[in-house]
Amino acid sequence: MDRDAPQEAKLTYAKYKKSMLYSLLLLLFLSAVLSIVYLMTSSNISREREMRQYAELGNMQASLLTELNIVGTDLAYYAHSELAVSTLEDKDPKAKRYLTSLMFQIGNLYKHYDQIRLLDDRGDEVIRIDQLRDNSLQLVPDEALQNKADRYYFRELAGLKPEEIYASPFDLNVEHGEVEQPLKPTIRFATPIYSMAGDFIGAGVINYKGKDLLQIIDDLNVHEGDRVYLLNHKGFYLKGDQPDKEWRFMFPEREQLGFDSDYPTAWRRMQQSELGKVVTDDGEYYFSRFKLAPHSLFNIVNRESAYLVMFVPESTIEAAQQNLTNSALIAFLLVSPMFIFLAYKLAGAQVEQQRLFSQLTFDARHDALTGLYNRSAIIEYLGKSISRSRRQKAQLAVSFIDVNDLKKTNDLHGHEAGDDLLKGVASVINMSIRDGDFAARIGGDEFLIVFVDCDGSCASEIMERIQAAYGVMGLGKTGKEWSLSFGCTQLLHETDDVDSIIERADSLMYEHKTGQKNQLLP
Ligand SMILES: Nc1nc2c(ncn2[C@@H]2O[C@H](COP(=O)(O)OP(=O)(O)OP(=O)(O)O)[C@@H](O)[C@H]2O)c(=O)[nH]1
Repeated sequence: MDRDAPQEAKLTYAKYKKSMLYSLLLLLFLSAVLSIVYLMTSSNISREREMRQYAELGNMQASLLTELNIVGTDLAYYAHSELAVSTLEDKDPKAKRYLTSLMFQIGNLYKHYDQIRLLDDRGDEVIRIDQLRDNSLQLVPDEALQNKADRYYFRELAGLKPEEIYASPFDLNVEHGEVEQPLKPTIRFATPIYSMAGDFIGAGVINYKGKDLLQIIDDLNVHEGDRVYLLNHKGFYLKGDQPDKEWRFMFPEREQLGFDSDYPTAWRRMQQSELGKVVTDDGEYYFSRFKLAPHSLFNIVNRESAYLVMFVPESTIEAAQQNLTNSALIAFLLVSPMFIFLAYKLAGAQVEQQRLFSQLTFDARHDALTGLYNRSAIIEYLGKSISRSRRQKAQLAVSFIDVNDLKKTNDLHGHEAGDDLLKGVASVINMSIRDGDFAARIGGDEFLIVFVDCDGSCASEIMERIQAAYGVMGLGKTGKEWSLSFGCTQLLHETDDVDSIIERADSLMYEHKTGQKNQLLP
């Protein structure tokens, strides 16, 4: 019986299964590639952010120091000039006029000074230029000049070597013991002036407007959402995100709050290095500790450390991460249909190849007209069956069938009618033999059946039934009984091979056909 027919449903299922498997594998591959790209890009993003923040921090710090360097240069320029010495030592009015004009020029060129002064060795102001609220400069008249001998910056000068500059702490201006309102952040720079003989003869003093320094920080902070702090060495805000918390060290009556109490973890880590990054749950703090004073070229004393801190909130970091996640997701959604299509095509091609191969295998072993096996298939099967029956000492029978009057039918009723005879035989055989039996069309009108576990008489009985059913089939289809001739024989265990058993069955069929015998046992 035919058990090799390709099953379309089975192939469709196989195609579906393979498509699923390949899709899964390709999508896994895609996910792995995207994950690797995601991780690499993510670490690049955080590295780039880190580099950018450090660069901005460095840029801010450099800008602050450049600003202070200008103050140092200006102070040294007029205070260490011969005009200053002549004014103080020789009381030369001409030199004083020239020096005043020079100090005006300095004040005009660089509008960040509240006061530019020359003091004598007793602390008396000799020349004083004030910047007014409208930024214009005013030379303070002689009668309004004051003595500053008791001020800390004048006292500090006593211990300074020539050319050294004293930089005061960055704090608020105090007038008559009260913090001046509105707040006036100030850094005072003072330098001693010595005569040619080396005697202390006076000092140059510049009050620098600290507000302008803080403005630089705001101007350079280009990232929306990022916060920048300037802290003094004790952690107090010189510039914070809440004006109320700034300059607390100037107001002892208020709670002494600072960055150190607001962000103790970050503050602790900031004590350990000059430059670094602290990662917290709220975001990343990038910090730099540096001296808030002009360059060391100016022999600065009393350099005070300050901290410049940039804070990148977690929301900014997450937004960048979210962008990346979205891009990865979009890439996955765009590419995965392509991969699924590819998987479907691949599976389709494979299953089609499989189908063609089974079709070829089927065709190579089957007769196209009847669907029964062909000659080479039954010869192979018979050979194996003889060996097995011999081993198991089992019975085996063969029937040779020849369709009667095929030529006549062809000639009289056409080839299609002849084909019907052949298909009829196959159909009757298929209905009559058992699962283990094997039937084939081995020639034009010749058929062979191998009956397993069956002897000659058993085969003859089945053939009688087949013959009878075939006759009835012919009657039903054409009104005339169809007939066939057959010869049955059983395996002779000692002597038979494939050819001999077929030959014997053929001869018996021939005898049957010629009417000499009906069914004979060997
Ligand atoms: N319709 C049809 N005819 C075929 C096919 N294969 C072979 N034949 C024809 O079958 C005929 C067989 O002729 P014969 O061997 O004389 O057989 P028969 O006509 O049945 O005569 P007997 O066997 O003596 O009854 C030939 O004319 C073949 O051309 C086929 O596939 N279809």
